[in-house]
Amino acid sequence: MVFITKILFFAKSTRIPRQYVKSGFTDSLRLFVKGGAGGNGLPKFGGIGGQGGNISVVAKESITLDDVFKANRSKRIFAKDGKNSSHNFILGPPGDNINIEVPVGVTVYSDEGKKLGELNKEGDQILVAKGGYGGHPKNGFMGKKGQSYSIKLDLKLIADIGLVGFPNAGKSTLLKAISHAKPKIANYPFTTIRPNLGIIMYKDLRQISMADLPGLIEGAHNNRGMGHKFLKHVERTKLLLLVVDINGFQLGPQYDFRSCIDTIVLLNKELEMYNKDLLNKPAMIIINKMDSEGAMETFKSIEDKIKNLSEIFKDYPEEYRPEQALKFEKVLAISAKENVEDIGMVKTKLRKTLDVFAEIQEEGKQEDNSDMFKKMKDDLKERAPLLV
Ligand SMILES: Nc1nc2c(ncn2[C@@H]2O[C@H](COP(=O)(O)OP(=O)(O)OP(=O)(O)O)[C@@H](O)[C@H]2O)c(=O)[nH]1
Repeated sequence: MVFITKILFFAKSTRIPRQYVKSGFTDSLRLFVKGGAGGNGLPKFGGIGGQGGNISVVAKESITLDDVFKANRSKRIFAKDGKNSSHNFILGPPGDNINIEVPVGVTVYSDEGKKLGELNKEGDQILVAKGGYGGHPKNGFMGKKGQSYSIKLDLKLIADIGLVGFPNAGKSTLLKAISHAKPKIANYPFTTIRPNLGIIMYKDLRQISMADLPGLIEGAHNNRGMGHKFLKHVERTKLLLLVVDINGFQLGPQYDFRSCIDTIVLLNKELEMYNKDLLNKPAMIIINKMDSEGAMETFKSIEDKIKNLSEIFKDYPEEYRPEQALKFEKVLAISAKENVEDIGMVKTKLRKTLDVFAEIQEEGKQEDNSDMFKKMKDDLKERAPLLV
C-alpha cells in the first residue's frame, strides 16, 4: 500500500518540462495568414453570401514552434471562402475557421512590429485574420475579401526563475543539481546553446520551473555571442538568478580577464542595455565555485560590494558603467558541483523569495523597490522552516 502510494505520489509530482525546450529550439516563426473571402449574395432572392473563415492562433501546452512549422511548411495559411448564396442555400454557408495551435508563451506581432497579443495560458486565443463579409443588399451582394497579414510568432519561455550569467559560471551544473533537467555541462564556454528548462520539486509537491540560458558576454546587447538572442526569455520570469564564478571569467587569451565583481557589474550593464525593466525584477545572485582555492577570501573582499553595487560603478569606464544597480535579495556563496547542502539551501531560499514576492504582488503593495525589499526581509524572518 505504501509502495503504491509512493508511486502515485511520484507520478503526480513529475511535471514534464514543456516540449519546446527539449528538442530543436525555434523561438520565432513568421506566417502569412489570409481569411477566407465572403461568398456572393443572390440579388434575385435577397440571398446573403457566407462569411469567409477566420484564422486564429490558440495556445496549447506540449507543442513546439517546430511542430507549427512542420504542420505548415509553406508558412502560408488560407481559411476557406464562404459559399455563394444559391437557390438551395439562400444563406450561403460560411467558410470554416482555422485555429493554429501554438505553444503557450507566444506573443503575436504584425509585420510592422505591432503587438497583437500574448498567449500565456492553454486555450488563450487571438484572431489574426478575419474572413470577409458575405455579399448582401448593402454591399451590392458582392462578397468581401478576407484580411491578409504576415504575422510573427515570438516565443518567450514562461519559467519562474531565469538563470543569467557569463559562460562557464556553472549555470547548467546548478540546474542539473537542483532539478531533474539534464543539461550539457563542459569546461568550455557556450556549452549551453539553447535554453534548458528544469523543474525544482519539493517534498510537499510544490514545483518551481527554472530556465538555464546560454551565457552572456560583454557586448551581448550588441549581438555579441548568443546570449542576447535568449535574453528575451528572462523577461517573463519572476526572479532573475545571476550565477557568477568566484574566480572570474576570461573568454580567451586575447580577451581581458574579468574578476568576479567585474562580471557582476558587466552582467548588470548587459541586462540594462537589453531592457532597463529587468533591473526592477526580483533578483538573487549565486557566487559559485566556492570550493576553489582562496575562494572564501575573495568572497569576503567583495561581499559588501555586491550588496552595494552602485558604489563601485565609478571605478569602471563609462561604457561599462550601469545607470541603475541590480538589487540582490540574497547573495549566496556556494559550490554547485561539490556541495549538496548548498543546493538544498538554494532550493529553500528560491522558494521563500518567490513566495514572498507572490504575496507582495497579490497585496499590490510594491510601490517602490526599496519598500518591497524591506517587506521581503521582514517576512522572511517571520517564516517557519519549509520542507526541502
Ligand atoms: N570547481 C567547481 N567547478 C564547477 C562548479 N560548478 C560548475 N563547475 C564546472 O564549471 C564548468 C562549467 O560549468 P557549466 O555548468 O557548464 O557552466 P555554464 O554556466 O552552464 O556554461 P555555459 O553553458 O557556457 O553557459 C564545468 O566544468 C563544471 O564542472 C563548482 O561549484 N565548482
